[in-house]
Amino acid sequence: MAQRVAVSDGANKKATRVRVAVRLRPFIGQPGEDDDGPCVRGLDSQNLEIVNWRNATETVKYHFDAFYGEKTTQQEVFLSSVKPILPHVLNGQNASVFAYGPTGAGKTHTMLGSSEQPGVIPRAVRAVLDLVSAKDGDEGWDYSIDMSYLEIYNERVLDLLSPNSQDLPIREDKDKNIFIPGLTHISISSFSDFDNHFVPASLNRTTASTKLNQRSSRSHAVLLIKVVRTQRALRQRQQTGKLYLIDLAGSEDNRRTGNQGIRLKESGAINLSLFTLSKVVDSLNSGTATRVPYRDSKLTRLLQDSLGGSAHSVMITNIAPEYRYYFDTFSALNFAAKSKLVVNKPFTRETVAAPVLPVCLRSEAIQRRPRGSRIWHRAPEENFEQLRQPEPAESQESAPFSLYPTSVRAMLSEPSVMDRLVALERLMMSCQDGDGLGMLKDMAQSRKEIQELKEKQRELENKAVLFSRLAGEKSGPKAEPVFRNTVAPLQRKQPSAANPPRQQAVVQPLQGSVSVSDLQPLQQLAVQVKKQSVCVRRKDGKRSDQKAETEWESQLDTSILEQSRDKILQVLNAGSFKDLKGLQQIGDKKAKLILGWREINGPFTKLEDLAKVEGMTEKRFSSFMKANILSAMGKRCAVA
Ligand SMILES: Nc1ncnc2c1ncn2[C@@H]1O[C@H](COP(=O)(O)OP(=O)(O)OP(=O)(O)O)[C@@H](O)[C@H]1O
Repeated sequence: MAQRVAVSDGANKKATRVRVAVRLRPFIGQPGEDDDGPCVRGLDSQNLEIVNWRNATETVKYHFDAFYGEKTTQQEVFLSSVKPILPHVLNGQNASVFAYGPTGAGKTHTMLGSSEQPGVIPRAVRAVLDLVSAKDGDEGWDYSIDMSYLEIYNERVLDLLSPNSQDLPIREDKDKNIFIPGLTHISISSFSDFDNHFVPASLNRTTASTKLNQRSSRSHAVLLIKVVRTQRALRQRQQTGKLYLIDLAGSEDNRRTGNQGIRLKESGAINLSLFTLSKVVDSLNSGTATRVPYRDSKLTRLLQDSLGGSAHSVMITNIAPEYRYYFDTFSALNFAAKSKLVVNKPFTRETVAAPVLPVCLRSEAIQRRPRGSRIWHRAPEENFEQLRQPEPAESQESAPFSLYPTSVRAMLSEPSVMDRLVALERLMMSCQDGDGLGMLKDMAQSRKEIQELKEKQRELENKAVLFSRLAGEKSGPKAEPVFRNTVAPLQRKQPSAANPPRQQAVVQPLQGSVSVSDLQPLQQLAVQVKKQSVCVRRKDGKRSDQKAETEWESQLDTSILEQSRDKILQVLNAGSFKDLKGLQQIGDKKAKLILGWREINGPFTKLEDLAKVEGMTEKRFSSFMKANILSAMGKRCAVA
């Protein structure tokens, strides 16, 4: 067989954006749970709003490519977000659809669905098969389709079509294609071919019951559908398009999931990979990063050619309406808003035959294969794209799945991320070469990031405690609901002369028929937050009752002062790591803490919010304000 070489495709390298859709699932009450109504709702087909936890009389609005409300059907989601990208796969381009969001928010429902309401995966596979059969005999190309199915569980890549497989490596070929040597590929030519393999393999996926979801996915599941088209007249011309359909595991707050033991370990790996995913998105967005940290987790390494790479990507962010999901929803929306900025450059992957020596293929035993289908295995050293070769027909019945139950796999020794790092470190200590040192550095960086992740988790847990404590306090005066299920505008504070009206969210009546009671928890939270805020001079000129205005500030022109404050706020909200470090008194650590705070809580509504960032005492905040206002005004020496 001739080796294939990639041909350049400069002409059709056209940048496309990652399409970001948000899907809100219907309200699902828990036994004994008070119905506090939704904390988030759609405004129209692209916009939604969520209550602002800092001030329950306000909302934060988001704009996405699509917003799907509680009543949106599986068919509608597929037709508007997924179907349009499928034809690209037949032209040798990559495409990916992935569902992101907190645990229990509807990712598996969206991707997999049920027999009554099939989700994106079955619909997309059927559509690809239909597209290919419509092409048959047309245009002089032959098409073949194959499927692979894997999960990333505790940072291990497991072949769901070969349940006894070991952790598989992820590699990149010289043309920057990501591939997995040794992964099973099954040729499919009809939907029943696909179903015969996919359904039993799905049962191999690691799931477990947590407090938040009875059947929670504990792994990231990736279905790969590969379409190869070969020109009939010139057999050496071949194009390969890959479609990734990915059901991510949910981000988790372990205080609420009640996770312990192995569930806690899984959760650590899930959160770590999702954290890395958000870092990848961050660095793609900044456009200045020299190293996008794809390699920091298996998930991001695998997504390398489907996110920020060369694929048409669709991210469906699933969110839940209940208040108990509030912080998860907020951070999922912020993550989704960031992803919208990622630009992909899809291009056709075409190879031509090159006159080289034939390559011997490793013959491998077929693990499991229903009648009539072909399975291709690759030796680890083989090039996935170049050395594809069907095994000769062979009949062998599948091994019984009961031999490999999920629970057994879950209980197999699962070293924690830290254990693995320690083991790796030991291994590296015995290595004297430069590569070893490089890996040690990477490891130190990973440890640091794990530490940061832990801190972030601690912070979230503290917030959850505060939130649930406040939710439990029902004795105080009842507050007005923010969302009503009648035609009701958002409740707002009455503006007064001394307190001019702030720009408020425009609110449409609620979609659907979710009933709303009181919003006590959020409103109390807002009051609490207010008490903590640092007092500064108010627009009406009155001084705070807690703290006297500083001398230096009173000597400045009010409008210039306001402009400087706005400028600083802008940097805090939109600035990159580098921009933040450009501020006075902000070093590496503070800049990171600010980015972290922003990611979890969204933009700072006012400068005083900065005092809520870890390590920012009132004194430091005042000193920060003084230094930066003076710096912004270019009057460093103007006042005492
Ligand atoms: N749009 C929807 N319509 C009806 N039911 C839904 C919808 N979305 C989710 N559900 C239901 O909500 C529950 C949780 O959904 P699902 O298991 O898909 O969440 P998940 O995000 O995949 O969770 P995890 O990350 O824990 O696996 C399921 O019972 C599911 O059927």
